[in-house]
Amino acid sequence: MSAANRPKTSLVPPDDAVAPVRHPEAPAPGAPLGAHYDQCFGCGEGQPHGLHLQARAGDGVSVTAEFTVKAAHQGAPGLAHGGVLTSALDETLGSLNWLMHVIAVTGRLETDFVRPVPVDTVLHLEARTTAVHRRKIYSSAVGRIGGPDGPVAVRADAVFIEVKVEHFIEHGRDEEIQAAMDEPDEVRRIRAFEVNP
Ligand SMILES: CCCCCCCC/C=C\CCCCCCCC(=O)SCCNC(=O)CCNC(=O)[C@H](O)C(C)(C)COP(=O)(O)OP(=O)(O)OC[C@H]1O[C@@H](n2cnc3c(N)ncnc32)[C@H](O)[C@@H]1OP(=O)(O)O
Repeated sequence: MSAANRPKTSLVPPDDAVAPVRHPEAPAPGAPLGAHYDQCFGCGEGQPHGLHLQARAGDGVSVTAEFTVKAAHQGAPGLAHGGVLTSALDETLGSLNWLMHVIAVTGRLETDFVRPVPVDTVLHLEARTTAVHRRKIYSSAVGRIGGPDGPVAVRADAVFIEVKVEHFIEHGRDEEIQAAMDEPDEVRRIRAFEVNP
């Protein structure tokens, strides 16, 4: 079925979906995951315009992260732009795949904006993978304000689709692909994922 015709219900795992499996070499709960790519808008330390999210592993296939809303992230005066909040959710959800040692891209992402999020607010993000069906990975996230147990301001459901490293080599711009390939850490990380148990 083409992407344009795919029904909205595609965020619900099918009946024969299975539980996600945490990779034995995933970082221990509480440990930082580290950036998956230095220039990533969501997590890259070398990206001056980025969100600089630092996800930490949780129990099972779950992560937490904090995102501080800056003045550059405004939509309405003094309030976070919804697209930026969705980016923070996307990044947090995407980092779950690294706990399973799976390379995946966002297929579908649906955000509920529950409360406005003012500039300077720390958004406490929490995400968990709930099910896996073939290449499809079903995950959900919430973002709370006023503390890790504060009220929910945003939440999202997503389906990520597993891809091979060739996805990036085929579609990415040569300049950046070559630079990433010249980065020994990046190559080691990607190669480790290709020998899944
Ligand atoms: C050494 C080399 C250096 C490389 C360095 C690489 C480092 C990078 C590492 C890690 C990167 C992680 C990046 C995280 C960043 C944050 C997350 C993002 O924002 S990702 C960007 C936004 N997303 C996209 O750009 C996807 C664009 N879309 C696509 O490329 C394709 O549509 C893709 C791959 C998603 C699917 O295409 P198909 O041809 O491979 O697969 P089909 O056969 O269509 O689908 C497979 C299954 O998935 C379902 N599916 C596909 N798209 C879906 C959708 N949109 N919603 C729901 N289900 C979907 C289908 O129904 C099918 O399911 P059934 O197996 O039949 O049950």
